[in-house]
Order: sequence, then C-alpha cells, then structure tokens
Amino acid sequence: MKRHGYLFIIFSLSATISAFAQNKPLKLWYDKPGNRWEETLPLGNGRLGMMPDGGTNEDNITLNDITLWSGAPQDANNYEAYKSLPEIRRLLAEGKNDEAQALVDKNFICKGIGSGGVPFGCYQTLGNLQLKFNYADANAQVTNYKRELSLDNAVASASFQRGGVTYKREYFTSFGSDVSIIKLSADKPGQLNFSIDLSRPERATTIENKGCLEMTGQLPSGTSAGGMQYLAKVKARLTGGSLGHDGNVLVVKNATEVFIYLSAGTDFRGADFKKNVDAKLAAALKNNYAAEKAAHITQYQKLFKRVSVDLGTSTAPDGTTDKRLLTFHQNPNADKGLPVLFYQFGRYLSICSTRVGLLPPNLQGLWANQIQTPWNGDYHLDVNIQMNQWPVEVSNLSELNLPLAQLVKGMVEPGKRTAKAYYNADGWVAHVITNVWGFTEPGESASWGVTKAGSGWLCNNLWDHYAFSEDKKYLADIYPILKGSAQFYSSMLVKDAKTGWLVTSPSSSPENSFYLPNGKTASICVAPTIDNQIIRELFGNVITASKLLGKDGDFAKTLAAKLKLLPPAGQIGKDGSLMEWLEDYKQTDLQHRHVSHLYGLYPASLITPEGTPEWAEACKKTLEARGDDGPSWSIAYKLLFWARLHDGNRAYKLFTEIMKPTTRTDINYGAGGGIYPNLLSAGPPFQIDGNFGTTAGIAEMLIQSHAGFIELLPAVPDSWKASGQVKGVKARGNYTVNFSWLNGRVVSYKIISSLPRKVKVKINGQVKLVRTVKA
Ligand SMILES: C[C@@H]1O[C@@H](O)[C@@H](O)[C@H](O)[C@@H]1O
Repeated sequence: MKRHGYLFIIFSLSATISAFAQNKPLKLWYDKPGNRWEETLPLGNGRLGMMPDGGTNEDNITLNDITLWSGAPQDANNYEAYKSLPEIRRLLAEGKNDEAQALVDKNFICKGIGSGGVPFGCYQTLGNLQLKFNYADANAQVTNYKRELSLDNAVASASFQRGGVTYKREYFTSFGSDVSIIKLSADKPGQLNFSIDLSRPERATTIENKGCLEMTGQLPSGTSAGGMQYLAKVKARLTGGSLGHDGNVLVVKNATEVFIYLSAGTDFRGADFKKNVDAKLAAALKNNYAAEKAAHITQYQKLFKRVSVDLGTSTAPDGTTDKRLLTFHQNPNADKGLPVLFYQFGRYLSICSTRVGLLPPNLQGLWANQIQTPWNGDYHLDVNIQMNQWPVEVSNLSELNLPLAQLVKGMVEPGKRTAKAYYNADGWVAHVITNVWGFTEPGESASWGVTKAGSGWLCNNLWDHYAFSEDKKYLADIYPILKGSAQFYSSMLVKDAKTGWLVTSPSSSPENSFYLPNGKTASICVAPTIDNQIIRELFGNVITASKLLGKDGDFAKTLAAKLKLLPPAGQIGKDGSLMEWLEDYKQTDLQHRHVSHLYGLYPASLITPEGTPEWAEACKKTLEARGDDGPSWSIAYKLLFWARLHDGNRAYKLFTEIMKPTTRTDINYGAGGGIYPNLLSAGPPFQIDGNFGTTAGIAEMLIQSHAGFIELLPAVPDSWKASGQVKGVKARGNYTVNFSWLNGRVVSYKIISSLPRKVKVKINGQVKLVRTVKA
C-alpha cells in the first residue's frame, strides 16, 4: 500500500491541481450604481468603514468608525435584586413560572431604561461624504457603467463613459496608513468638476479650513460625563484644475485626477484622537497613491490569501452579482462559484470589520448608516456576537478572535458587580446584551433579559481560539476570565428539589417561551438546556486549563464534583425531539428562530452522531419541526447543525435558503432572512451574523475537528461532489489542511503543523493516523 499509495497521491494531486488552476478573481460587480444603502459596497480596515454607491451625478459614501458609540459606562445593577431570589426560586420550584416572571420583571431586571437609550448607547454612523458632479454636457448618456468590489484587493471601483470621457473611481479604507482614500480620474484633461460635502444627521459641525474639511462633534452619554468625541478630516489633492470652497463644501474645478483622503477618529478608550487623525492624514499624504494602494493590498492579502476554495466548474452564465443571486436561487447547482464567493466574502468581512487591539464586529460589523442603528448595533450575547466569530478560526484568521477576548476581559469587573447584585455570587456574569461600555446587567424585560448563558457562551469562543492555536500564553491570559465565569455558575447553582440536579434559577432559554399546565405562557424557568450544556462545557474547559497551567487544583476538583450533579446535556421529549427546557413544556412557537438547546451540537461537541446517536436523532426532530426559515442568522445556525449531523444536502438546501434575494429592511423577528444585492445578509434589516454564520457553515461542510479527530468532507452536498479543492483551512490542534476530491472522495490531502506529529484524520469514512508535514 505504502509505495502504491504514495504514487496514487502524487498522480491525483497533479491532476487535481491542473483541474483547479483557473481560479477566477473574486469580486462583486454591477452594471449600475447603487440605488439604496443595501446596494452600496462595504469597505473596511477593521476600524474605518466606507460604503460608496458609485452614483454618476452624486456619489453618496457612508462613513464609519467602529468605535463611535453614544452612551457611557454606567452602573444599572439593582443591588437589592438578590434578595428576591429565594421567593423567585420558591415560585419556580412550585411550577408558578408566570408568578416568578412577574417578580423578575419587578426586581430582577436592570435599573433605568437599559438598551432603550443612553447611557447604554448605540453604535452610530460617522456620517456621509457626498460628491456632487457637474458635467459640461448635462444631458449626455452614461454608457459602459461598471462597479465592482475586489475581494482579492479590498478595493472598490467604478467606471463609465459620458460625453466621450471615461471616468474612473477607486475606493479603499487603507490597511496601510489607516485612512480612507478615493481616487477619481478622467481620461481627458480638466473634466472633473464636483463638490465635496462632509455631513452627519446630527451633533456635527463641519468647517472648511485651508482646503480641508473638518467635522467634529460629541455624542450623548446619558450621564454627567461628556459623551464620545469624534473628528473627521477630508483633504483633496489634485492633478490639474483648482480646489476652492463654497462655504463648508470643497469645490473641485477642471481637474484630471483627484485624490480624496479621509482621516477620522474618536476618543474611545481615552485615545488622543485629534493627534491621531492629523498624524495619519499627514503620513498618508506623504505617500504617493500607488505606494499607498500597494501597501494596503499587501497588508490585506497577508490575511486574505491564506485560504483558497474551489467547489468545481460552474455552468452558470457570468453575470452581475445581483443577477447571479437571482439565477442561483432558481438553479443552485449550476453556479459552483457563488458559494465560494460568499464564503470568501465572509472572510473579507471579518478582515474588514475587526482589528487586533480594537473591537470585534458588532451586529452590523462596522457598517451603519443611521444614528439609531437597529438593536443599537450592539453586541447581542445569545448567539449573534458569538456567530460573528465562528468562521475566523477554521478560515485561518485566528488573530481576529483576539478583539473579542479583549472586549470580554473588559466585562469581568462590571460582571462581578452584577453577579453580586443579582445572585450574591462569586465570579462574573453577563446576560443578553453588551456594548463598548462593559454592560453586563440583565436586560430590561424578564421575557428575554435574564438569560445568563451569554457570558458562558463567550467563554466558548475564547476557548476555541486556544483549541485551534494551542497558544499557551493566550490560555494563561484568558484563564482568569474562564475561571471567573465558572466561579459564577458554580456559586449560583442550586439543588433542584425534583431531580436533585444542580440547576440555574431563575433563567430562560434565549428569547423563547412555553406554555404552563395552566395555559399561561412564561419564559422564566429553571436550568434551560443551553445553561446545562454551557456550564458542562465550561467546567470541562476550566478543569483542562487548570491542568495545562498547573493552577487551582482544588477549584478544578470542585468543578469536577459539580459536573456529576448537573442535568444531562440532553433530554428527549415525548415527541422524540431534544427538550429545550428541563421540563417537557409545550413550545409557544415551534418555528422559533433561536434553537439554543442545540448548542451542544454546535458550537459545543456534547452531541455528536458518533458519540450520542440518540440525542443527534432528537436534534434532527427538533430541526425538522423548526423548519428552514427565519432571520439569516437562524438559517445559518441550522445549516451548521445539519453539517454537524453530516447531512450535506440538507445543509446545502439551507445555504440556498439563505441566498434568496431580498430588499426588505423592516425589523422582523420571524420568517425573512435573505441576501441584499451587495451580498450582506438580512434579518431583515441588515445584520452581519448571517454572513459570518454561513461562512462558518460552508467551512463546517468541508472540514470538522471538534470530535477528537479531523474529518475531511464531513457534510459535502451532492452539488459539490464532482470535484473540489481547499487550501489553508485550519483544524483544532493548530493544523493547516489542504485537500482535494473527485466524485465525493478525497484524493489528496496534506496536514501541516509547526512540528511533524501524528494526528487522527477521518478520510472517506476511515479514521487513520496521519503524519503531518512541517509548515
Ligand atoms: C439582534 C437580534 O437579536 C436577537 O434578539 C434575535 O432574536 C433577533 O432575531 C435579532 O437577531
């Protein structure tokens, strides 16, 4: 086998490589300007954002800075709350969940208005840059219009002819000097005439100062402290022509090329923003445009070029991205390129919406065009922020998990106050929502606000970075966070009178409710399944970490003892599905968008087809009843579940569900989902977790490593079986994996690690020990 096998691999490898050589450039493109925000092109460099619509008469460009938040740190804890616990717990033990819920609504929520305004605050747009054009011949036709976003370079562009002149524009938020840059050019001299206006719906003063626009303002804080301050500066450099101004609007006349530089910043975390804004602008202006663009592309490609995916040959006609979405939905199997484009777009959005040392992507990544962003553009902790991070490890963008660890680190001290105030417990806790100010209190309503899985769930993301990187230094750094979270759950668990199990009380399964025997509905309960799964996983991880770090042996023993007394990770209900609650309550909404009790299947590995077949079957029952609709994030989560259940065709069906074109922007909790023409995902409205969840889902169909071995093609759909190749994806244990397949069978693979070692790999249904090759 050895000699023959070796030869077989080389042969198939070369054949496979030649089959995939012609990878096309990865881009979104359109043959008309964007007519609404959901058609603009998202650019970002992890801090700044820019979304041009590419209009020929007017180009409206939404501007963002990921740190721009209203609100301020606050203490909305009700320090009397824990005194209500005994009564709430008595009512729950007697099955009077509705009465307990009323008491929770009275005493066990946050003080003040919570997420309904400041000081909780909101992620806000930075403003709008508007370019208004004058043309010699006002009535000339625009022809050959093309607008595109290159995922290979993170550069957007637009070009068109008008009146015999070819106009071109390029836009990028530089990964080089951290400013946003726009280049405009005409192929005939002196044809560029336009004004440059920088504005914001509120709290903004724009002045023109020696050919530079300066916009400043301060956001509301809701406390006695002043709110966040910001500054944005716009400078233009011309080839030919002249630069003047009309009041606080810059005016370009008869130029051939114009380079617009936008530098912006806030005083987030006490930053010296004015100095930073000036320094970055000066540095960028020192470079010539080509050098700046080259530096930008080099920095960006360091992350983007780590992974390539090819899912076989497409038979679909080439077309603009918005038309491609339409045809894909009608005939998904023809266009093998769109799943690749959407996957790489997800990686692009990760790289553009977060940066080491700053903030993780919020509900809209960093792209927002309003003052009051839906759900405050915050960090929802009951799936949304976690989903935003799910693609980064497997898609070889591991460092982009570090901003989340930094945000969570900032929640520990406030979380300790909340743990004391509400549970008189040790450690730290957070509930359903947080912001950039370290909010950890329960939300303002019992129906959704007292879920306490949020902080434990975040610990799963933090642990995942260790599982993939095996970075011991990082583990030592996050250990106090995980230990503090385990201390909270360990000290607030109480013995359940009926079962003797250690349970969380009060709690709720995220945003879901059930019928009580008296026909009333309630959300408040004891030990919803997700709590039991998260605590079980967290205790296990803390015990492992304490061994690896040689710390807290006694505490680890305590956790090990409590682990034995926790409710099981799953229970099967009368209807054969997995129970969402400790009791087999009747659901109020069988198609509810949250499927929190399947946390054990994904992202955790408490439920697997191999290890817990009955529970896996029960999960299928639950998913069948839940259906395939919902906000994009919910459909993406179901795709991930079916991938973990190794049903590639079902996962692919959900992918086609996600890819349905939409233009809806109304806030909608139920059925909906869809993808906008710019490939951003819809709740509706725009919510980026659908993008990230689907990107993680596509990876999960191709490679898995959560069940103690690496598995190649665990959930490949028939549509992708013919042939394919993946390079540079990651597996837990810090392995990099390349592989290719033909007719659904892996024909070549390479497992790379820093030091050669042996690893268990499941290939074509067989688990074998594979020697890795050195990186
Ligand atoms: C941001 C919001 O977060 C939760 O409330 C979800 O249930 C909603 O669908 C939405 O995603």
